[in-house]
Amino acid sequence: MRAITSSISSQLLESLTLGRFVCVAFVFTITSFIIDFTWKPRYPKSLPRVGNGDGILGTVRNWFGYIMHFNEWVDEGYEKVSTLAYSAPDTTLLTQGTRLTTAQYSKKNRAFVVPSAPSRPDEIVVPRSQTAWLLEFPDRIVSTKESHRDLLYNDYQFFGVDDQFPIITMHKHLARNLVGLIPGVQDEASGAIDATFGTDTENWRSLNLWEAWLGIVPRVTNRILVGEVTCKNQEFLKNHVAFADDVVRNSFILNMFPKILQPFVAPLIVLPNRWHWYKTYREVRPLVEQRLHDMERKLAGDPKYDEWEPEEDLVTWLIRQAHADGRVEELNASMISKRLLPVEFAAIHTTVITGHGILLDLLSADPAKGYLDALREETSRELGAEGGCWSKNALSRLHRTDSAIRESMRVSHFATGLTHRKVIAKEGITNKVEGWHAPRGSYLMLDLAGTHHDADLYENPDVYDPFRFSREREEYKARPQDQKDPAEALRVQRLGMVTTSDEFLAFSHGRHACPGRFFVAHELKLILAYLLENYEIKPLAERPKPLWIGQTIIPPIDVKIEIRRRKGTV
Ligand code: HEM
Repeated sequence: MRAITSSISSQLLESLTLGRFVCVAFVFTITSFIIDFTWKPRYPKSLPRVGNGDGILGTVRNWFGYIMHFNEWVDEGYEKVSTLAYSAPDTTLLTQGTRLTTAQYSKKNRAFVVPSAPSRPDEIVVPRSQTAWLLEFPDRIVSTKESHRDLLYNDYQFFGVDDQFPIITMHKHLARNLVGLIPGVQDEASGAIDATFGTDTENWRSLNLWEAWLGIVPRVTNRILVGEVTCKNQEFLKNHVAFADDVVRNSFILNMFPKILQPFVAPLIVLPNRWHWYKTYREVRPLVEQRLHDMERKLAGDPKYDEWEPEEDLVTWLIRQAHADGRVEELNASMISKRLLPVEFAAIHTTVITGHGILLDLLSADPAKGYLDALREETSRELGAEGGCWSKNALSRLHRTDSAIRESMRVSHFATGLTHRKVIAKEGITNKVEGWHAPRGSYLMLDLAGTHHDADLYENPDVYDPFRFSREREEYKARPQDQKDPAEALRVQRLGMVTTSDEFLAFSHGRHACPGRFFVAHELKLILAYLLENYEIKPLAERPKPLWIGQTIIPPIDVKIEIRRRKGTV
């Protein structure tokens, strides 16, 4: 028997030429994609499509086209479909299932379908006028969590640990602790900037701007996640950054693999995630174990802890929330270190890309306009009025700085869309305005890029105009008291960077809008204020351009800046 088996095996091996191997791999991959195709939701024919159509050939062309053309497709759809916002859609045409011509649907405020990466279903891009319709569905019908889970392959990349507990904890605890966190964040920002940009007042230094932001943001952000000591631990920070890189890279790779192969491929691809998580765990474990012990003693009424209060950071909030909910399984260092992962991921790269974009926009603006000096005048004035220590009120008076950040997030967006939702209700959802039905498993998104560059919403939409949102706020502030009224005050206040709307989607919108944005506003203002106060930076000749792969931005990470410490500031 053994002889027969070994003879069959050797015959098989002999017949396995390279050509045959490539053929088998090709047929296997195509079959996997065909099986994938049958799992994907079917969208009504009445929905206009961009890209190369939905036939077999068109679908294959879309898979390749996705890498280079996704943004163009969405742009094209926005122009064709949404330019005439709020015009009444012609639902008779839709219910008859008639395919509209370009000329017809360009005049309608219509949803359209954009092709996606091979393993993902195509997405329905919902027009701006229907933002509220999309975002007001309960989570059990249209889910944010499930769309993030699929987009980032959470089950593999975050080891199947559900991300809702830390997200709910952030929603509950961050805002109420924000004011008390400001002095620590200010401290961390100045320490991190000094360490990154140096204190030499004589010589100009050439520095890679991306690396510089990576030297600042992880430390400053971690002040509110793991506290004063661990936020300076370079090994901990380095491995969280590496973990976030793993997630972005692996999501892209897995998007290109057929779904039925993912259970075999993903566990291998995410090995670096495991390694980088383990290294963060090793560093944070002593802190978490001590905190768990101290908070337990305090709760038990140990008199030694009467005067003791835990540091306010995410580790404390997770422990507090777990005690409040009676979730004992949360109360160990390994689990808490895994709970940190989704928040670190949501917080670090988003802020680094945003900070990087702000400086690129400011430094490449015409120096004759004096934007940097105008910002510095504002931050010096407000900091001086507070005696050198930032407060919530002083930060909220930085209208120009706020506007320069918001404007950069508008014009230099880092994703085509940041609001993705998945239909999870068995019966799907129906859009009554346009008359289409999206079955279970459909993906819907809002078009951030198109909205932020819409000339009907923003004058000169492609120009970086840092004080676009502050001019009105400053003008209102300067008015005599008798010309001010509460409604106008609210309107101008809503020009601030933390206000989300269907016109400004950088933090998304609705009840899942980024809970970290109030912190980010403080963090970025503190960083910019310290930087401008203490350093001179040479302008850039032009705005370096990013690259795009599908929906993923590759920022211009090799840009260098010339920087020197101002005299008399050390
Ligand atoms: C400039 C920096 C940031 C940007 C542009 C940003 C943007 C976003 C966006 C677009 C979402 C998705 C919301 C949705 O799906 O509708 C989000 C979610 C989230 N962000 Fe941020 N974020 C930033 C920084 C932060 C920071 C610093 C933290 C934490 C300290 C944070 C914590 C979160 C969390 C926990 C969620 C999940 C919210 C949920 O699903 O309910 N973010 N963020």
